[in-house]
Amino acid sequence: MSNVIQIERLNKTYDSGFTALRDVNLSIRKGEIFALLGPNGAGKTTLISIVCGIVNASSGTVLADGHDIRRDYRAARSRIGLVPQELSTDAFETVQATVTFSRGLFGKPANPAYVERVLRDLSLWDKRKDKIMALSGGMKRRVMIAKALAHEPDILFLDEPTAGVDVELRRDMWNLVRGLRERGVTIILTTHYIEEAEEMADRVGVINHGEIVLVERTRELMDKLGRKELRLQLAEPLATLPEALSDLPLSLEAEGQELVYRFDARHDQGDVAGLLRRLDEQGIAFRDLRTRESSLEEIFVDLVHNGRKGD
Ligand SMILES: Nc1ncnc2c1ncn2[C@@H]1O[C@H](COP(=O)(O)OP(=O)(O)OP(=O)(O)O)[C@@H](O)[C@H]1O
Repeated sequence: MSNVIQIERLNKTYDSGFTALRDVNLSIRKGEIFALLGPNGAGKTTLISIVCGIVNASSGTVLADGHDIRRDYRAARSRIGLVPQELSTDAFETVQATVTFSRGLFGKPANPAYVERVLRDLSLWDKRKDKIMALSGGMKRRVMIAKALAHEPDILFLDEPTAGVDVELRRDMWNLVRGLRERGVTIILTTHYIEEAEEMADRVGVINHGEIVLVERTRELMDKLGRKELRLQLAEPLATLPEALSDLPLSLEAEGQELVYRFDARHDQGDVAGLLRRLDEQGIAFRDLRTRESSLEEIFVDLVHNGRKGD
C-alpha cells in the first residue's frame, strides 16, 4: 500500500519555547483509517495543524500525496480536508452557500450535484437553506464536515470529531467515515474515545509528550500488548490452589468459587487446552467459563502512564 502522507523528522517548538513535537516520523497509508491517540497536550492538534499548513514546523518534512506542504502548499492542501476541533463558520450564511463557498476556495469548479450528495450524506439537505446560526451544535458539526469535504479531498483529518456529540450523531459520523473510506478517502482522526478507535481504525498511533510512542495495526496491538483472562466458575469451591498447579498463572477469586487464568499475550500464548487438561487431571470441574481481553483503553493507559512499550 502506498503512503499518502509521509512525515519525516518533524519538530515543533512554539515561540514560547515549548517543544510540542519531537522528531516525529509517521506514514499514513492510502485508504486507511488511522487514529491518533494521546492524552491532552500530547501534540495531536499541532501535528494535524502542521500537515494542514496552519502551523509551521520548526524542522522536518511533510509530503501529502507526494507534495511538500511547504514548497508545494496549494497542491498539498487541495488534497486535504480538515475538520477542526473548534466550530468556526460564518453564522449568517446558509448551509448550502457556505459549503459551496468552501469548494470555491480551492479553485474547484462548481458542482451542485456533488455538494448535494455531501449534504444528503450528512443529513443536512433539509437544512440547506437554514442559516448556520440557527442550527444546533450537532448540525453545525455536520456543516464543518461538509465544508471539509466540499473540495473532494482524498485525505480527511478529523480532530476530535465526536467530542461532545450525541450518540446519534456519533453513529452517523462513523457511518460517514466508513462510507468515505469505501470511496478511497484516507482518514486520520484524533479521539479521546478509545473504544471508537478500537472499532473503527485500521491502525493506531500513540503520541505522548510530542513523541510517537507506537504505531501498530489495531488488531495486532491488542493481540500483542493485551492481557487475556479466562475465568472458570468452579463446580465446587476450592479452599486453596492445588500444589500441582502452582506453576500456572492462576488465582482463586470469589471466595474460592472462581479460578482465574491470566496471561500476558505479549510473552506467552496461554495454553488454555493444557490448563483444562490439567484441571481435569486434578479432578477440578467447572460449571461455566468466560474470557476477556484487555481493551485498547487499558493498553493505552498502560503505554502512556506506565511507559509500557511493545517489544
Ligand atoms: N500556539 C502555541 N504556543 C505555545 N504552546 C502551544 C501552542 N499551541 C499548543 N501549544 C502547546 O503544545 C502542546 C500540544 O498541544 P496540542 O494542542 O497539539 O495537543 P493535543 O494533543 O491536541 O491536546 P488535546 O487533546 O488537549 O487537544 C500543549 O502543551 C499546548 O499547550
